[in-house]
Amino acid sequence: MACGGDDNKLSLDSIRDSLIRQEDTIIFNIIERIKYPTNPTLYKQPCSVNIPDFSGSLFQYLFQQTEVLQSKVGRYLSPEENPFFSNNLPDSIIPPTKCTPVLHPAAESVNVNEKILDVYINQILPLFCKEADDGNFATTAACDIHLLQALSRRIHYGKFVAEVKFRDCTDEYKPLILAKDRDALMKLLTFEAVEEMVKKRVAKKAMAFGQEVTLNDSTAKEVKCKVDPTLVSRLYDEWVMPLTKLVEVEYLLRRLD
Ligand SMILES: O=C(O)C(=O)C[C@]1(C(=O)O)C=C[C@@H](O)C=C1
Repeated sequence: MACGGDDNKLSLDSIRDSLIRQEDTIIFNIIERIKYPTNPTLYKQPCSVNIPDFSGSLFQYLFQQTEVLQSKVGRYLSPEENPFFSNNLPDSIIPPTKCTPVLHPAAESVNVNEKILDVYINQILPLFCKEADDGNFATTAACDIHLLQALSRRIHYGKFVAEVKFRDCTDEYKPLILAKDRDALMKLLTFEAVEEMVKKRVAKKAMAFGQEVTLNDSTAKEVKCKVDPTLVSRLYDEWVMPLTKLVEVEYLLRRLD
């Protein structure tokens, strides 16, 4: 979706297809992360080990260093990717690809990762994981980074959703943007029936992806699921979709700049 060479491809259906595919990544990443307990020591500030010139948590250190490396190889040249620690990221050593941008240039200033990180550590992890420290900090942080990047990509996809909605219904969106009417924009971009389908589908996927696969199907065993499907549905209901809509509103408010 980074390049808009063929504008015919930019439709609400194609963007929703991408959101559906991203659900798989998010659910598999949740299953990986919840193998470990919350591991609160990882997020404690300052961290217990002495890292020269650094005062944050061990998790922040690992994540920032990961982003520095990924930035050097061009991750943040893609409009689908938004850094969590944007201060002092190095330039890419890989040149950008030449393509027509899909999004309005103001899209770059829309970044809700601070909010995502806060709800992830303080609300999502305690909901999904057992409260304990098991000492597997580096592996846990690697799982966190994968999951947070997948959540961030999904939520910031709201920019593409909003762009298509704006292009499809410019006459309806324009006056609300000019009036800076957040509530009316939120109402106009909301499709409750779609949200209900998303919640049901992610619960069904969690049930399917979380199943134990055995070769012996004859013994009727109670189906054990690696992740609680109702929690995945709640994750989407309480955080993923509301934050996606926040991104949509923030993008639309800047769409005529
Ligand atoms: O599909 C859309 O129209 C979206 O804006 C995406 C999304 C979502 O986050 O899944 C958000 C708002 C809508 O109410 C429905 C779904």
